[in-house]
Amino acid sequence: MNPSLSKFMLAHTPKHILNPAPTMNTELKLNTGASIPALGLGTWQSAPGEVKKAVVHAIEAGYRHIDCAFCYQNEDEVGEALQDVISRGVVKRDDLFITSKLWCTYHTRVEEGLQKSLDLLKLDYLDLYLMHWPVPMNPNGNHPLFPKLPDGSRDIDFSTNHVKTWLRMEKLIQAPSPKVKAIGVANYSKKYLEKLLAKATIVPAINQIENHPYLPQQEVVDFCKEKGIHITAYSPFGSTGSPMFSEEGILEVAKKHSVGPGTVLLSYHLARNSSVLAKSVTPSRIDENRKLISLDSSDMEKLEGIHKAKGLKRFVYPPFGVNCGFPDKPEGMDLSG
Ligand SMILES: NC(=O)C1=CN([C@@H]2O[C@H](COP(=O)(O)OP(=O)(O)OC[C@H]3O[C@@H](n4cnc5c(N)ncnc54)[C@H](OP(=O)(O)O)[C@@H]3O)[C@@H](O)[C@H]2O)C=CC1
Ligand SMILES: O=C[C@H](O)[C@@H](O)[C@@H](O)[C@H](O)C(=O)O
Repeated sequence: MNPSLSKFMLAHTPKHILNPAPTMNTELKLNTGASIPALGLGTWQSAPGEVKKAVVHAIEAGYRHIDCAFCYQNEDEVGEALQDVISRGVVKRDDLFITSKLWCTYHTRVEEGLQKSLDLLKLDYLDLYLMHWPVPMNPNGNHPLFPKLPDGSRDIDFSTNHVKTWLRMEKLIQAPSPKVKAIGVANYSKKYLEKLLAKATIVPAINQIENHPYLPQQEVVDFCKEKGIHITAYSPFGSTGSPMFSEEGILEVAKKHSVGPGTVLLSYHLARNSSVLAKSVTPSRIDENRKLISLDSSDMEKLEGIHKAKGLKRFVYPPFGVNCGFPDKPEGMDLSG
């Protein structure tokens, strides 16, 4: 084509055609060659009795990405929902992206942990299996998920470490008929990732971390980008009770675009090329959360200003007594190895 003509067309094509707004199923590329749908339904704290309906509703409404974990203690019901929509032909298994996570008390029993989740979810493979936290806990302690010492502190397993767990997870992919398409990590800081990458043969496909305008985690986000590790953001609304919905800076950007605060909080991650997980068991909210828009650089500057003015805020930090290497959480034992 005549170059001046193509320049003319570029200048006169409406911006929304050149840069279409992201949708909930915009595909983001992983370092495995596979892609992940931009928006996933979260299932943490989705109560039994509610979670099946939520997952069925979400998939019927177009969600294709569901985030699960063994320690959420609801994978059985999520599995019933998956079976329901697949058997009714609402969706094919291969069109879903299902994540589960290896819980801390299973770090030395990776295959067993995976099989337990597969059985509960009634699936024969996962699209993604994550190490939930880089913190091994005693597999033979006083509780199968949250073992504690007599003083009430969490019962950490010092006989192993997160890097050894990763090497065990690599074997899942190297098996003759792998039951996972990709492996990754969650709650990893730059410091812990550096230790893992020094020994890894497989670079994690994903690092799933708490991420929102109160906690941009730029250090680890930039590091992951440099290493080809995709970021999935969790707790985009500030977790339980969605406290970030009332943040003034978010409401201003929402008003400018005539959308709700949730749309801004979710779209923020798409502008950063991350995927994002939104939890809800409320059908109208599950529907509402599908809406994503393109935020421009002035919106992103405004959102960036929020933590600068108000300070960082982290909503999810379990009492492991461990320093996970995040600059905003300097206390606790260093288990980076
Ligand atoms: N790897 C990890 O360690 C972690 C992973 N995650 C994953 O990320 C997911 C999302 O994070 P999560 O911490 O659950 O919290 P979110 O930030 O997704 O917030 C969930 C809360 O927001 C409410 N909510 C959802 N949509 C709306 C809406 N449109 N309007 C008003 N309120 C709304 C929900 O209420 P309701 O349900 O009652 O509608 C719930 O109270 C988790 O469910 C889990 O899958 C989360 C934390 C840690
Ligand atoms: O995924 C969600 C969170 O990481 C959650 O699994 C932990 O916070 C857990 O409840 C714990 O207390 O260690």
